[in-house]
Amino acid sequence: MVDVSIDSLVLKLHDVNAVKFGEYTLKSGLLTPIYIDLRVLVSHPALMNQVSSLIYQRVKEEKLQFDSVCGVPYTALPLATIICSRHELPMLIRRKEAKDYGTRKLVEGSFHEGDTCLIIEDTVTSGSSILETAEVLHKEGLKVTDAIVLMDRKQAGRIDDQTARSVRKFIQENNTFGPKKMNGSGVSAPKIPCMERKRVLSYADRAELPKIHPLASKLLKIMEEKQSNLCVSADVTSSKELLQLAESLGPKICMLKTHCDILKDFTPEFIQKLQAVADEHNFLIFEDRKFADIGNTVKQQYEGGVFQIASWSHIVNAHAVPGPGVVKGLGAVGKPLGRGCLLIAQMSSQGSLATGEYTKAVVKMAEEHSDFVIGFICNSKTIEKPEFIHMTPGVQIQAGGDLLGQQYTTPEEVIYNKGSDVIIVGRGILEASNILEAAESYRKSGWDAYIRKVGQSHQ
Ligand SMILES: O=c1ccn([C@@H]2O[C@H](COP(=O)(O)O)[C@@H](O)[C@H]2O)c(=O)[nH]1
Repeated sequence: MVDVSIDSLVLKLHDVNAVKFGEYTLKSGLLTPIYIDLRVLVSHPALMNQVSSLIYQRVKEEKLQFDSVCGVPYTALPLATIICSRHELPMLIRRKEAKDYGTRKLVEGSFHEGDTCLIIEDTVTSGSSILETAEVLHKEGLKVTDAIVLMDRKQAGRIDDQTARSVRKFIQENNTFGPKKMNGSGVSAPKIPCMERKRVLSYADRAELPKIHPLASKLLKIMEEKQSNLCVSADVTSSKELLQLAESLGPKICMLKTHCDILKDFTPEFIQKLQAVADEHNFLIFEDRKFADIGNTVKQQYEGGVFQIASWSHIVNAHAVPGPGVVKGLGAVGKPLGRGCLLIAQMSSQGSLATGEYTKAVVKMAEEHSDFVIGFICNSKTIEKPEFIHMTPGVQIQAGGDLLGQQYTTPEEVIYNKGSDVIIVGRGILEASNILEAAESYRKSGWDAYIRKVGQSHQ
C-alpha cells in the first residue's frame, strides 16, 4: 500500500513542475495565476501510484457505487488504468475522436445499457471536460452520477506572499462547490467543484450597449426576437438549393452563412432573391470568404469581381495574418455600407495554428478596429467585452470530427461552457434526413444553453 500524505504529495507535485505559478490561460479562457499540469505525472511512476491511491481512497470514503471507471482523456487515463488494474475494476476508454475505420466507437470496453460509470479526472476548473466525457458516455447508454477529481491548491512556503494572495483571490472568486445540476442534455452534471460564473448579459442587453456596432446590435436583437443563436452554413453548390434552404430554415436562424465561390451558378438575380428571403425571415447574410491578403487586394476582392460581396453580405470575415491592412482595406469598402467583419481568432480544424499568442494578437486587432470588426470566429470566448460577438463553427449534436480534420463540439459546450454566442452548423443540419427538424433541434439546444447561461449568472 502506498503511503499518501496530501502535504508531501503537493510538495512532490511542485518539485516535478506539475504545479506552476505565473500567468496561464485555462481551457475556459480565464487567466489564472496557478496552473496544475498533471501531464508530467506519467514520467514519475511513484507519484502516479500516490495520486492513484489518493483518488481510490476518496472513492472508498464516498462509498461510490459504479460498474466501471472512465478516466477523462488524456491525463486521467493512466490514473484510471492504475486504479482499475490494482483493484480489478472494469474500465472504459473514451476516445476523443472516432476512428476513421472499423467500429467508429467513441467508448471502448464492455458495458451494458444502464451501467453506471465513475469518471476520474486530474484537475477541474469549469468541469467542461468532465461534462464532455459524461455526455459521450450518456449517449452510449451509460449513467454518470459521480466524478472524482484530484486537485490541491495548498502551498507550503514555496511561493511569495503576492503570488499566494493572488492565488487565494482567484480561488475565492472562481471556485465554489455547486449543487448537482442538469446540463440540459439529460445528463446529470457529476458532483464536482464548479466555477462561479461572471454575470452574463442577455443578447437584448448587449444590443443596447453604448459602444455597440449597429450591425452587431441588429444581430443581437434578431437573436433575442427569434430565440435563435443558430447560423446555418449553407454549403451547397446550386443557387436553387441554397434558396430553398434559406426559405425553409429562415424562421429558425439568426444568420445564413454562404461560400459563394462553391456555387456553380452564381448570378446577381440569385443574390436579389437571397436578399429578399433574408428580409422576409429577418436573418443576416454572412459570406465566409476568409479574406487574407494585403489591404489593396482585399478591397477589390470585397467590392468587385464576379461576386461583389460587399453589395449583399452583411458580414464577412478575415484572417489577421496580413496585419491590420486587411481590416483597413475591407473597412474602406464595408464601413460606408454599414457592414461588419469578423476576425478569425481560432479555427475548429485539427492542428490549427491560430492559437495562443496569435489569438491574442487577433483580439487586439479587433479592439483597435471596433468600428468595423464586430466579433470573432473562434472556438470559445476570446475577450470579456460584450460588444463583440463570438461565433463558433465545428458544431454538431454529437462531438467528434470528419475525415479531413474538422472537429465537432456540441451546442451546449460551445454556448454554455465555452461562452460563445452563435453556433455555426453545416452538415449537422444539411445531411440530416429531416433538415427542418434538425435545424429546430440545433436552434433549441443553442437557445437552451444560452438561457441556462444567462439565467445562472443572474441567480
Ligand atoms: O474554423 C472554422 C471556420 C469556418 N468553418 C466553416 O464552417 C462550416 C462548418 O461546416 P460543417 O459542415 O458544420 O463542418 C464550413 O462552411 C467551414 O468552412 C469551420 O468549419 N471552421
